[in-house]
Amino acid sequence: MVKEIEIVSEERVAVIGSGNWGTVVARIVGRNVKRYADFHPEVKMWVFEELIKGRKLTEIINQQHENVKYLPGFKIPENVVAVPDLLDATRDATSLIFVVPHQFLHDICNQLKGRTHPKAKAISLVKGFNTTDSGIQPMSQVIEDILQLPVCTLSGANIANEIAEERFSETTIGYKFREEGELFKKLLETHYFRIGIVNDVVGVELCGALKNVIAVGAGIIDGLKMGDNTKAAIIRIGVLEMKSFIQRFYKGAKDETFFQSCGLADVITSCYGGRNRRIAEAHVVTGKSFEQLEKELLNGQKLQGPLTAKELNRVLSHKGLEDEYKLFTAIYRIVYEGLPPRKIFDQIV
Ligand SMILES: NC(=O)C1=CN([C@@H]2O[C@H](COP(=O)(O)OP(=O)(O)OC[C@H]3O[C@@H](n4cnc5c(N)ncnc54)[C@H](O)[C@@H]3O)[C@@H](O)[C@H]2O)C=CC1
Ligand SMILES: O=C(CO)COP(=O)(O)O
Repeated sequence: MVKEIEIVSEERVAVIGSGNWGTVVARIVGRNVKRYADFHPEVKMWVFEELIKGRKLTEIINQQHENVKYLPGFKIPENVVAVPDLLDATRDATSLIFVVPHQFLHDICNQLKGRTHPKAKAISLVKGFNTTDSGIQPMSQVIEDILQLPVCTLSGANIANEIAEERFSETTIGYKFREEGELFKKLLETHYFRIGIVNDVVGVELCGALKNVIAVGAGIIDGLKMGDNTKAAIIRIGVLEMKSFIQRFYKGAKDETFFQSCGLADVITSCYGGRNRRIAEAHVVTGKSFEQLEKELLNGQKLQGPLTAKELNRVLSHKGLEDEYKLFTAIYRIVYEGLPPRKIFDQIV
């Protein structure tokens, strides 16, 4: 039984993750905690430690106030402290913000098991999910199951660098307890980053996970130089498969969620501006694997689309549903089974 949400008079915040999006979020939160008396003015940011030209990334961040690897060119407020030890970063925190690539979340939660603050609550900004043969395991569920915390989700049309540049964007928080949704909205909203909240924790995050697979499809079309009509067709088919999959495997998903920033808007931005789109295009043009291109072109940043396509296919194939999700299946085959990209059209008609 997950404990009730309890908001304390001075919430202490930890950001778990410091990649491209994680660092943008830490900058926002670092500024917001100074605006409101109900947050402690220091934010701890857990950093997966690595050496940059012989110097520790945490030391660079704490001295230069810049994440030179994952968000170069943007200052981080001085009240955001980079911490290499996960338990040190989170021990006192009552508000935990999870923003790591989804493949690392399970391990991180296991390290935190039984060691979080008794009044801790969490929000997951992670886009991805795990699967078993029988179904899906959303990331919010992983956090809730292992840490026994109430968990919100945040997902939206949010290319990190554009938000770092303070260009107007929207996002969506999914909540179970409205009070918790409102708390995280206060902590994360700015005049250029507007937050809508919906009572649908899992629907919000599953849109964020599945749009990454559609973005791989859009990148394949870009690589084939098929033009905008074809790309629009792939987006349309992708949105239908996304909605059908979510409503099949998660009965609580609300129709309105698909029209929030986490739904259609994120599909659009990711199919035009995201990393998954870019690497898929490069795959078609160069013939190199996604894994190799991720290493060559992303400087440590991680793709979520190919792994999610694999997780997805595990469920679809196990349940005999590949024919109902032809686009998702074609994308999986291109990424993992060497299907020539041009064959995508034979697969989806
Ligand atoms: N970058 C973006 O524009 C957006 C990303 N997201 C989502 O946010 C989540 C985090 O992505 P980003 O912050 O962009 O990260 P990123 O992809 O930029 O960076 C990868 C991060 O993983 C860390 N890492 C590497 N190996 C690790 C390990 N073994 N254990 C733990 N951490 C390790 C790296 O230190 C780095 O912080 C993902 O689910 C992504 O889909 C959501 C919205 C926008
Ligand atoms: O989630 C994102 C935009 O909302 C970022 O997508 P990519 O990981 O494809 O860059």
